[in-house]
Amino acid sequence: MTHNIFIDGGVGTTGLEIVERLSGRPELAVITLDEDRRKDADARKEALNAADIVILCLPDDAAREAVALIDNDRTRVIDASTAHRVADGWTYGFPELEPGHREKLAKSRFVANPGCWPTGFLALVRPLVLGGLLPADWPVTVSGASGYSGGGKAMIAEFEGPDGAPSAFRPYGLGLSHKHGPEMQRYSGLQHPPLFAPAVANAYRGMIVEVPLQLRAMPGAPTVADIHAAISKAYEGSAVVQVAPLADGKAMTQLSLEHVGATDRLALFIFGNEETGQARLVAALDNLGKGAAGAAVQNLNILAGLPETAGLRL
Ligand SMILES: NC(=O)C1=CN([C@@H]2O[C@H](COP(=O)(O)OP(=O)(O)OC[C@H]3O[C@@H](n4cnc5c(N)ncnc54)[C@H](OP(=O)(O)O)[C@@H]3O)[C@@H](O)[C@H]2O)C=CC1
Ligand SMILES: CC(=O)N[C@@H](CCC(=O)OP(=O)(O)O)C(=O)O
Repeated sequence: MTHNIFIDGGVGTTGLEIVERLSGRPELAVITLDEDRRKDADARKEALNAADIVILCLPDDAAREAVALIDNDRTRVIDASTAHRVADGWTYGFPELEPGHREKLAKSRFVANPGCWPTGFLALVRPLVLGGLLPADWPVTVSGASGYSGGGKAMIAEFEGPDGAPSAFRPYGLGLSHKHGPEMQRYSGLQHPPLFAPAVANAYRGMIVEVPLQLRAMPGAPTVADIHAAISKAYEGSAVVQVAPLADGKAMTQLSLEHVGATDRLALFIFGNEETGQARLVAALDNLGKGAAGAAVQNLNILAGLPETAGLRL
């Protein structure tokens, strides 16, 4: 069986990465629009309705418009934008979220691909909340750095413009109301919004997401080993998410933004000091990989009933 796929926004930063991952797959037929028709509503409507599965790689408003252009009850949607991540009727596209979630996704018609930051955050925090190690009302902080391609074509143009990069390292989201806050809170199971302190670095791609924990102050004072065991168990057997052995973390003194390179892997580390009762939970990923295109292709495979990692860079 051939699945007809349309990528709306297919020449944008995320769209192009998805196109690369879908090439050479005979089970998929990708519908494309010429450059002069790719923003034409009639042409998009035709393509959206001809597809079995569409992937939206658009700004939020255009993604909402694309969904409204679908007038059949068959086309399934994977939206890479922020528009539907906490919307009713949409399933959050993080198959690793909790046991049974992958099966729920497989049956869904509307799937919201996660944001890149929430991908790292949820991978670290969700198993701890589910396992009762992190109380749902705990005040959680998350920080990190992203490559500038996370801001799409506009930020790429800013960093690669004639005047050179505007900054080597630029904290942002200083109003403490980043658009990823709602999905981080909802899908972690936390009762309060995590304090989110993101930054963008002068590197095209790559991402480090960090959750520091003062274990000694937490109820039951879990050990670093307890935290590591809970997170490791959550991703046992995963081809995409890998948890570094505790001993590897102990031997490391640094971790770079480029750790996973241009792949769809999500690497998790638990660094800690049992004496001080402190831990740094760190996710390393590619914002364009598991943070965007890799996740979209993984979800496409799940929806189409194909091998989950087909086309992924692992
Ligand atoms: N970059 C990243 O790391 C991540 C991005 N995302 C999300 O994915 C989505 C796409 O992001 P990204 O690829 O970075 O953005 P880009 O700005 O690089 O690409 C967006 C594309 O959408 C096109 N577009 C805009 N409006 C329309 C329209 N009305 N009809 C058809 N095409 C349109 C743009 O056209 P034109 O080329 O003419 O500008 C562009 O090609 C966004 O919602 C973003 O938030 C999610 C996770 C990570
Ligand atoms: C560096 C940078 O600006 N990154 C983007 C996040 C990219 C991403 O995850 O995409 P969504 O916009 O679809 O959520 C930001 O923080 O807004």
